[in-house]
Amino acid sequence: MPTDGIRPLVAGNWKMNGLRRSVDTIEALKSHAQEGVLERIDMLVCPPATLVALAVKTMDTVPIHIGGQTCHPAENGAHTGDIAPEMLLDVGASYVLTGHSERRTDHGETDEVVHAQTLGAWRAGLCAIVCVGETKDEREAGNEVSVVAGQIAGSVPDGATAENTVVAYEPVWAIGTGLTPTVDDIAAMHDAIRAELTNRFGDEGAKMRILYGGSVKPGNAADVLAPNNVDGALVGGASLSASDFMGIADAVAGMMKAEG
Ligand SMILES: O=C(CO)COP(=O)(O)O
Repeated sequence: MPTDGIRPLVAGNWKMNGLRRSVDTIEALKSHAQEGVLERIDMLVCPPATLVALAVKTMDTVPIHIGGQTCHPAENGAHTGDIAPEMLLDVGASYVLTGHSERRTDHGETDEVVHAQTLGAWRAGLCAIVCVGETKDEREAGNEVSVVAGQIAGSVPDGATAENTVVAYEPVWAIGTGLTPTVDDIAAMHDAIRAELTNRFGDEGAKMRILYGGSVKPGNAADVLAPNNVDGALVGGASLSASDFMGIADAVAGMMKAEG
């Protein structure tokens, strides 16, 4: 349940999926979104880098945001294959994910790297969605809260505000597996993250959006997003289908409506 006074965000991470024809999905999102959902929530799509410019062009009449999935900390330079935050901004992106667990695993991105990427994102004027989450072993050992608190301490730089930063809690074992934590576990983790953020960033931390990610589907969205301090979702697989993604967005928008 989104925190009082916080505008929820439903974000889709397409990961390494999508060709130019995937713009059909964006067209479908666009027409559905025109029916009013954006009055209550923000929406974001993070396609692969090759599609960011095309996605921005396709969304031009509808304020669904477009973002990148990662960025290099630097503005430019000899970094073959990397993409600077300024390049994402240049083609119309407004957000970028940093520290997704797949980047941490596949590319060895440490908290230190994620911290530098986040600073780069801010320098360019992008909002960073800093991703954190424990592995199955860490949860089984009962260390999930300390692991996530450590990732936040290491990955989120001083100077984070509700405007320039979103935190996404994605338990690694829930990503792409169909498994989700219990509602009580989600509630406990999001309360702990809120406490960390408020402790460190005061009022800004109290207003920062905290998303849940990991096997969110239209059928479970209302349940997994029900606890306090869950201010939206970061959706992987289900964001590849316009109808599934809109189903999740509608569920979140419905909560706002129910709240009045
Ligand atoms: O990693 C995720 C979003 O960043 C979650 O992926 P799934 O929704 O496919 O579990």
